[in-house]
Amino acid sequence: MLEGLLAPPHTFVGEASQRHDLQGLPSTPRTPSLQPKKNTVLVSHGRPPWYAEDGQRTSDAFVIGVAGGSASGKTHVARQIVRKLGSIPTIIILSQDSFYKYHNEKELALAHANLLDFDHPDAIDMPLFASCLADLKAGKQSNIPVYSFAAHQRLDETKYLYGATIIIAEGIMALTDPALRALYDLKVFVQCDSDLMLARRIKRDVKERGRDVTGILDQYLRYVKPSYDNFVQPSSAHADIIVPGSNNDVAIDLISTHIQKQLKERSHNLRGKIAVPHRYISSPSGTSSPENILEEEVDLDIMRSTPQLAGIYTILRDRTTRRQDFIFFTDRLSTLLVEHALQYLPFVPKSVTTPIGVETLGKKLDTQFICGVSILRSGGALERGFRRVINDVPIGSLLIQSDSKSGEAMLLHVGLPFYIRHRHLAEQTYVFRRLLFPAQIGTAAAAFMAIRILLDHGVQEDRIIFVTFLVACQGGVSVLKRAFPGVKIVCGAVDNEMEEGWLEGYKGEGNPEGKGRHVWVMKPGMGQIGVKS
Ligand SMILES: Nc1ncnc2c1ncn2[C@@H]1O[C@H](COP(=O)(O)OP(=O)(O)O)[C@@H](O)[C@H]1O
Ligand SMILES: Nc1ccn([C@@H]2O[C@H](COP(=O)(O)O)[C@@H](O)[C@H]2O)c(=O)n1
Repeated sequence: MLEGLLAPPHTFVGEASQRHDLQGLPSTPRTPSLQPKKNTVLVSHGRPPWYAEDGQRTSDAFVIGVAGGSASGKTHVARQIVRKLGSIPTIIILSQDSFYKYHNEKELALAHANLLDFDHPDAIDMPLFASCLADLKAGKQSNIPVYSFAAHQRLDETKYLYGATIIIAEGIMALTDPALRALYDLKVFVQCDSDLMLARRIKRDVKERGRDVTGILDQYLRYVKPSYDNFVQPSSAHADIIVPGSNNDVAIDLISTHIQKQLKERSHNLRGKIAVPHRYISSPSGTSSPENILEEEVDLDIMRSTPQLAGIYTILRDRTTRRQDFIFFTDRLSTLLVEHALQYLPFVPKSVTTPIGVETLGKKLDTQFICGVSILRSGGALERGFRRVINDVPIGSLLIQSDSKSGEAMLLHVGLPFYIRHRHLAEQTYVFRRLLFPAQIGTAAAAFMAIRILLDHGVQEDRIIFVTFLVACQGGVSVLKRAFPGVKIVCGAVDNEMEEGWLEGYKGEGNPEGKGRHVWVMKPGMGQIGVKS
């Protein structure tokens, strides 16, 4: 009956961090006790593309609401579901505790005297809870408040989250609010014996929340129990499934199976709709010159070919080029490319006085919101050029790789600059996307996903400037431009040989140790713009 009291404390956040978590954990250092409790947990194995050919989203995250009394086992149920669904990419547990309201001095004093009611629905910022959940469900980023039980206060920091396939929202009031309920695909209530809940709560609050037994009992009788009877228990009427608060393995199995079935059905429906090509689409016009086709069809900004540009490309393509020359010339090329791409930033007239006192009219950059995002893995060649041209520019990264089974692009890591992580800034920001893996722009899958991620964050399409050394084939770029016509694509050259066949031919050749891997570097080990997949 009281087996819960003997259960070891779970540190699920730590467990999540051992996987490919998209976002870091709460930024405050964690000690075993008195920490902001279970605010969010993120587990990720990479996320598949959810977008159709037109660049629009095809499916929302699946959302489960888990309610029940305090210490009924809501978190336990949520964590067990995550474990059972281990192979599904990116599951977030969002706790209602994160949304306790900010308290003024007077309320804080009451809280520390155990005289503030944390069990009334008004204690929780429900509109914020619902809007964060709605954003995450719709595939947008969200900055979640962080709450401290020890301080009885919302902290100044927030926790950035993005990219969930499944979200579990848990809390005592998770089923009381109609706006929240409307977001759930599945509603669960954890029904637990009151004695067991009280016993568990005493144990937990002493151990984890720095409380004493007398205070816990006072609070329980004054607020927790009446709230359970008036608000929490009645909300069970909204549940699709009632799960017992102990010995609930079978119920958790059933829920997990149901979620897996639902996701499978969604993915069946999606297949065919997801049109980001794994192989490029061939030219409908059949025109013979790829360079012409590109310029005609997709409004691509290819740098004007000058003898010195052609010279750089020749050196980079030459398999006999020495490593240090390769690095030198990729750096030079990246600087030229970024300088060229700068024309898409807003400039306004500016008048200055020269050293000899003559007033002259020039131009100045008219934005302070500029950042770069690299698609990993790749060298830092474009990054160095970017930093050389724009001082102190924030640069983030995305790791997107093909799933070995499905071949679909998978998002494995999001490290976006501050500007993009905050929607109100993201909307004003100009983003230089640097794609350093030509094979990927050949098929556009990673590029497609990367642009979609920026749009999810609120970056405006016409403020994304995609800079790449080389465009490999027309199909990928056409798909990209069709879906995102506002995005500017700036490249140094079009390589009409850089097709799937060319890549196949290149495998191994010039890369003796790279058997079976796609390698664009012209010489083994040059590394700067070479990527192995
Ligand atoms: N099914 C269960 N079997 C055993 N112990 C459990 C079970 N569910 C919860 N517990 C224990 O009860 C305590 C409170 O559970 P928790 O999930 O944190 O409650 P809630 O999130 O509802 O406040 C924890 O110590 C947990 O390990
Ligand atoms: N400063 C606070 C805030 C909330 N509580 C109690 O937490 C309970 C909800 O959390 P569970 O993990 O138990 O669902 C709720 O019953 C509040 O009384 C608190 O003690 N101090």
